[in-house]
Amino acid sequence: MEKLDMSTYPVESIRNFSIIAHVDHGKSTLADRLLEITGTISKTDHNKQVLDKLQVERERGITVKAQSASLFYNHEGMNYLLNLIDTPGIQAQTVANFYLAFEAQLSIIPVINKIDLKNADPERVEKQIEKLFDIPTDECIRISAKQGTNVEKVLQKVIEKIPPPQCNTADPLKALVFDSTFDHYRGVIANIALFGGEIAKGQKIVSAHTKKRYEVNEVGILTPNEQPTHKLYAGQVGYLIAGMKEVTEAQIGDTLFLYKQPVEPLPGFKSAKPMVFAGMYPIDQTEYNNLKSALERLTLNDSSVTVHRDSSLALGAGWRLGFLGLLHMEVFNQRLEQEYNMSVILTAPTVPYKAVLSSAKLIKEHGKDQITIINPAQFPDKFSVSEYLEPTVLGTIVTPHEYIGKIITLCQDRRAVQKDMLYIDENRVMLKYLFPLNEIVVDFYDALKSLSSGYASFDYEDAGYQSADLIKMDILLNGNPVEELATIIHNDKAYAAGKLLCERLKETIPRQLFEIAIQAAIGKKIIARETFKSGSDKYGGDITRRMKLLKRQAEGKRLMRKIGNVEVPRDAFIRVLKRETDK
Ligand SMILES: Nc1nc2c(ncn2[C@@H]2O[C@H](COP(=O)(O)OP(=O)(O)OP(=O)(O)O)[C@@H](O)[C@H]2O)c(=O)[nH]1
Repeated sequence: MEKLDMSTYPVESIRNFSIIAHVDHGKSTLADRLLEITGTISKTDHNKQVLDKLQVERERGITVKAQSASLFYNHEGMNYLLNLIDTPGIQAQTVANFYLAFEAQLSIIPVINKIDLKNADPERVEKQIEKLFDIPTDECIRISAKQGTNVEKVLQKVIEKIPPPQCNTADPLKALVFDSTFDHYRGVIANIALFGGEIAKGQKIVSAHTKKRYEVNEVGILTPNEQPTHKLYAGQVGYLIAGMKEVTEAQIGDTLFLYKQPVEPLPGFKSAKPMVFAGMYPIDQTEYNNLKSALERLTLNDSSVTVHRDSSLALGAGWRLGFLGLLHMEVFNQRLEQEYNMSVILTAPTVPYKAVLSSAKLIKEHGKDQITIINPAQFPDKFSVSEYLEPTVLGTIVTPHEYIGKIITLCQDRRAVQKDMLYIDENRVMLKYLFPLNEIVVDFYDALKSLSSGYASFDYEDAGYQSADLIKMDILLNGNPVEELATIIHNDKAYAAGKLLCERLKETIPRQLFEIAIQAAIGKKIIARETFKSGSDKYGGDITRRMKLLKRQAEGKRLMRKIGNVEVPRDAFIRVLKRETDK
């Protein structure tokens, strides 16, 4: 492939930008249009949403992973290099991100999409934006990413409003690793942004993080596929391949510099805070090492996942993983299956609770009097604790006013406390609620969408911890605890949740040859019970059918988990846990 000469793009001609929006608001579509306009992809290219690359992204239509692309654009006789970072859309945090960008004094270009829709009402949206964010109505650009209307204006505004990066090619090389991927043939591909100097094949570089030395094999830009260039210069964004073999060698946030010209490392990134934790175990312990390497590769690709080794009597050696949210967890699991052919056991998700310890023994054991609990198995009982704390978030809901009643009931049901209520125009209301995080992680968004016919939007940000009356609830099958389903839960919700889980399990596990008691318990106290009658009469007299079923059952054994003497399908737990979403 012909190498590009990037020296014709000095810092003054460079603009770096990203698109921030809620899931489904059209980021990927807009990104595709921008690629088309700038000739980066052809209009006839039927491969829609070029920036969404993963199979899971295509199937679900959501962007999991940030992808970058460099766009070449000529405006009023000047050649510009516009670097687009397509941000992941799996978090409902547009409003929070707006304030972060605002505080960091980044330029913000408000864009209203989908104006081609029949019921689009851009005037009203502009007024809302003015009311909520203090952005004058005439600053908004009204576009249709789908039809391409006014998309070019977005590029022009990017050039006008965003200042070029502040750095210099004459300085020593300073490259920030902002993402990295693993390629089976070429090893680690690090995505880099140059904050100074230049980089080319043959140079000897050092990682500030690992202190390891490398020789650069290839550099290039992302269009969004890798396109080799002779060099990369200060202000430019691209990729580098330098014989890094281990995934741990290209840490996101690391600084790369020339061996002969050491520099002060860049501050790196504040790592994203996991909101949901779950245990992950191989179905079969002989798969442990394969799963370990799959996890390493996938987390290199998705650095917002945290991984701690963990083990359980029932499930063997495994990990405790932290995710940004439940959708993130599901998508990660799906990627393990699709990209690495790995099936795993996932335990019930839990949020990071805290306990203020009162027991001198425990305080000594932990070396501190406050601990974070990300695993129900480590839940200290109430006699050794002076207070439990649960994480909260400040949620912002914007809804047409006819749904207010139902939404307020939903929020109250989720133990939320109203903080604000504001009419942003004659028929739209903004509600702010303080939610316990665990009340929204599983299915709040779906519940909100379904009771508002899809019209209410939801956004949340971290709001610290509050005191909570928590207990640990176990689920038992014939007296044996099901480790996957142990949960930490608010006392007020335990009875209802226990009953629901037992009912669900009863629907999910196959009939066995003996009676099964399905129970929910707090300590030794049983709070709910379902009895599952023996199923010896299920197949009637049809002996061939019975034989066939037994054979299928034998084949399915690998997919079963034995708890005491009860066989449970591996996926039963996930099905049980997804509450309203699959009703
Ligand atoms: N009518 C109309 N539909 C649009 C427009 N832009 C995007 N869409 C549609 O809206 C849906 C979501 O678009 P995406 O581009 O996938 O949205 P996204 O913001 O990237 O979503 P995530 O990847 O989940 O963050 C798709 O069905 C698009 O076809 C538009 O201007 N008009």
